[in-house]
Amino acid sequence: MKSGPWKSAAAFAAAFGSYARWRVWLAAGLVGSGALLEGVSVVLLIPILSVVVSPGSGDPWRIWIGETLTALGATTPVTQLAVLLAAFVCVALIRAGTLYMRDLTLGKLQTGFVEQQRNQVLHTLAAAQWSRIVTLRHARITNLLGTEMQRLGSSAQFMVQGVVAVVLLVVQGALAFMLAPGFAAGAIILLMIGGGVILMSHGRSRDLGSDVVRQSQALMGSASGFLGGLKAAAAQNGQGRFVTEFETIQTQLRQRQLTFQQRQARSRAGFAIGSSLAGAAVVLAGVAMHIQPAVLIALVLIFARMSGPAQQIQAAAQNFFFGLPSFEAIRQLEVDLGRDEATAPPPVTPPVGDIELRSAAFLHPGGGGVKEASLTIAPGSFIGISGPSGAGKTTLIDMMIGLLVPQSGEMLVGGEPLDAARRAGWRDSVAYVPQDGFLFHDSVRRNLSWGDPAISEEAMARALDLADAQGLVARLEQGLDTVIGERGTMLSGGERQRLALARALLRSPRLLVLDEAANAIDAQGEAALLARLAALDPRPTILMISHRAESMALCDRVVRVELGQVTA
Ligand SMILES: Nc1ncnc2c1ncn2[C@@H]1O[C@H](COP(=O)(O)OP(=O)(O)OP(=O)(O)O)[C@@H](O)[C@H]1O
Repeated sequence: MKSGPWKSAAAFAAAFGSYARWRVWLAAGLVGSGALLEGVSVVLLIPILSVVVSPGSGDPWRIWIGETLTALGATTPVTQLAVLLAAFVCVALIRAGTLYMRDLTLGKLQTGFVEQQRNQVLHTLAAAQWSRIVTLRHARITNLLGTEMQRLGSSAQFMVQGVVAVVLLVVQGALAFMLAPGFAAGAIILLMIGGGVILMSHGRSRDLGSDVVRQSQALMGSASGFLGGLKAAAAQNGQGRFVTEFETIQTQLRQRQLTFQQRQARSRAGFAIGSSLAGAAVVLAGVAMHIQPAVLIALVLIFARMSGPAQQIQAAAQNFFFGLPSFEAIRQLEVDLGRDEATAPPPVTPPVGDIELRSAAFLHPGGGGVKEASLTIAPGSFIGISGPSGAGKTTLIDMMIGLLVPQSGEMLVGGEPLDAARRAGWRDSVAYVPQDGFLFHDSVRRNLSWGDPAISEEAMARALDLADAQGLVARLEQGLDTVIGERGTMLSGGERQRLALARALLRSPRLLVLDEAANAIDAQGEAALLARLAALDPRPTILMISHRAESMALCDRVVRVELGQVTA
C-alpha cells in the first residue's frame, strides 16, 4: 500500500541521515555559518551606508559606531569608511571559504548517498532468494538502478537545497526582525501563506512523479524486449511493433514531464508577481514610517535577498516531491526482494558425502514444479535427468543446487541438512551450465575467469581442452582476448556452450550441472565431450538434463521426472 507523502519524505530524510550520520552536523554547521556570515555582511552595510549617506547624523548607534572607530584610530570619515570596508571584505572572504566547504560537503553527501543506495539494492538483489528474483521484471531493476537512482540523487539535492534555503531565510528573517520588527512580522505572514500553497500542491507533484516512474519502467521494458528479441523481430520485420510501443510510452512520459514543468513555471510566475508586490509594499511602508535611509536600504536588501531562498524552498519542495516516488520504488523493490531475509549468514561448506533429497517438494505459484522427490546421489556419480517439457526437471535441479528451498521435506549434503549458511556454502561448490551459455560482452579470457585473477592461463587451456574449445579460441583473431559480443553473439550456439562448459570446469566444482548444456553441439561432438567428463579423475558429481537418448546412455543412472513426480 502507498504511504502518505509526508511519511515517505520522513523515510527519505531518515535514510539520508543514517547514511550521512555525523556529517549531517558538519553540513548543518557549514550551512548555518554561511547564512550567518551572509547576514553579517548585509548588516555591515548599515554603518557603511550611514558613513556615506549621513556622516553627521546624531543617532545614538551612529555616535556609538563613530566612538568605536575613533577608539580604533579611525578619526576621519574616509579612514572610518576604509576600516568598515576592510571588515566587509574580510567577512566576504570568510563567507566565500565557508560556502566552498559547504557546497563540497553537500555534494559529497549527495553522490555518496546515491552510491550507497545503489550498492544496497545490488547487495539485496545478490542475497535474495531465487524464488523472489525470478518473479521480478528485469526492466524494473535496470530502470531503478539507472534512471530512478539519478532521480533519487536529485531529490537528495533538492532536500538539501531546501534546508539550506530555510536556514538562510530564518537567519535573514531574524536580522530583519532586529532592524524593524513590524516589517519582519509582515514578511513572515507572507511567507507562511506561500508555505501553505506549497503544502497544498505536493500531493499532485508526487502523483506526477509516480506516473513518471511507471512510464520510465515501461520504456525500459519495451527497449529490453526489443533488444532481447532483436533477431526474431528483424527476421520477420517485426521492429515496427516495438517502435510504435516505444513511441507511445515516450509520448505519455513526455506529457507527464511537461505537466510538471507547467506547474513549476506557474509557481515561478506567481512567486515573481507576489515578491515584487511585497517589495513595493516594504519600500512604501518604510518611507511612510520615516525609517532611517540607511536602515531602509539594508531592509530592502535583506528582503530582496530573502526572495531568493524563498523561491528556492518552493522549487526544491516541488522537485523533491516529484522525485520522491523514485525512492519509494527503490524501497518497494527491496521489500519485494525480501530485504530482511537477505541478510545471509556467512557461508559454511557442507561436508563431503551424498546429496540427498527426502520427500522434498517445491511448487511454483501456478502449481507446476516438483511434488515429491526422494533421491540419494553418491559423490562422483554421473546422473541423467529425463522427462517431458514442463515436468519439473529444472525445479528439481534448482533445489539440488540450493537456489530453491524445499517447501516441504528436506535436502542434505554429507548427512547435514542445508540451512541458509550451508546452502550459501554449497553454492560455492556448484557449477551450473544453462542451455544459453550465459556469456558477457567481454573477452574470452574474462568470460572464462569470471573476474577471478587467480585463474592461470594453463588452467584455462586445460578447461578449453576438456570442452574441445582450444581450436575455436585459436581461430579467433585475438585468441583469448577476443571480445565475443553481447551474450556471445559472435559465436555459434555450440561454441558458446563449449566456452560456458570450460568456465564451469575452471571452478573445480563438487557438483557440475548441465541443463541441456550441450544440445547445440552435434551428437558425435556431445558424446565425445561427455566421455571426457565421465573420465575425469577425480570426477565431480554430474547432473545432466538432456532430451537425447544417446547422451543418457553414458550416465551411471537416469532419474525420470514426470508431472512433478521423481522416480530414480
Ligand atoms: N517461476 C515460475 N513461476 C510459475 N511457474 C513456474 C515457474 N517456473 C516453472 N514453472 C512451472 O513449473 C513447471 C515445471 O517447470 P520446470 O522448468 O521445472 O520444467 P522442466 O521439466 O525443466 O521443463 P523444460 O524441459 O521445458 O525446461 C512448469 O509447468 C512451469 O510452467
